Amino acid sequence: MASSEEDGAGGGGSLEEKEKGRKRRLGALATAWLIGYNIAMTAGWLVLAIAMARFYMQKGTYKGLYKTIQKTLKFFQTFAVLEVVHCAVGIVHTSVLVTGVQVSSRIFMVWFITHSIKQIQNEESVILFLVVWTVTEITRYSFYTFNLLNHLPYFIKWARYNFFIILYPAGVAGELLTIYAALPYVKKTGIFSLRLPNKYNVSFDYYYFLIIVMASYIPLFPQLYFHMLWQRRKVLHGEVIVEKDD
Ligand SMILES: CCCCCCCCCCCCC/C=C/C(=O)SCCNC(=O)CCNC(=O)[C@H](O)C(C)(C)COP(=O)(O)OP(=O)(O)OC[C@H]1O[C@@H](n2cnc3c(N)ncnc32)[C@H](O)[C@@H]1OP(=O)(O)O
Repeated sequence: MASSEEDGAGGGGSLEEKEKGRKRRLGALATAWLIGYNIAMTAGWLVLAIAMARFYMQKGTYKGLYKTIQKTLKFFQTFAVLEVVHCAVGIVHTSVLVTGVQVSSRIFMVWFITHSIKQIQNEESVILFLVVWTVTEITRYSFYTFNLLNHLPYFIKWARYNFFIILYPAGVAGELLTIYAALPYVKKTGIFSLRLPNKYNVSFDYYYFLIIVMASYIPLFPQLYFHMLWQRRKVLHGEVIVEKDD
């Protein structure tokens, strides 16, 4: 698309100059915000990593670990909602849908599974996804930070686009096993379920909803994984992927 700047056809340059200046300021502001955001997120997940390592070294067990770190986890994972906002307002050029699925599945795990169903907080699968998320996020946010500062060490770039090959399936396994472990408690307690008769005349069974969520990983996860494989090819091997129109 040719802009009027490129056309250079008169048009009283001052208006165009003002528009260019406004875009530059917005660009600088957005970059500054993203640098701050990514530094805060890297720091948050580092705090979480240190807290988990300290807990395990002091107690020699992972039992009780979730309870100790839950506040930090909830805060920083919930804060990641801003990533969807970043895409939606266009300061980050990536898919709102892909980011939305990723972020909502994490928030769902944190608030509607691990926070709400206390009996599963000491499951090994919880520790599995916690460790995997933590490694992923420290790598990912430090990658964005250094990239924005134009000083990206190659090993961070390499880690960002290689670790996920193992970590993504491992994280998904941790999440699915955790939801699976929650099912008996959900059935027993009827948590988040709405039974008939009630004044709204609506019924909702959280148990079956969780089964649907688990099943939805089958079509959704490969799409996220292939998205990352495409990103990897583009960034590490400089391949340009041309999308078909139809
Ligand atoms: C109601 C219930 C709903 C439940 C739904 C259930 C279904 C769920 C199914 C799937 C479940 C998945 C579960 C996930 C588990 C895990 O996370 S396990 C741990 C392993 N995880 C990973 O490795 C995560 C990998 N995923 C991601 O990194 C992201 O989530 C992503 C959205 C897939 C990343 O994609 P994208 O942003 O497109 O890739 P990048 O290459 O990183 O970035 C593209 C460009 O965007 C820029 N950018 C992005 N974010 C930022 C930022 N914060 N700051 C600055 N810049 C950013 C980036 O620099 C790139 O820009 P260019 O360089 O210009 O291309």
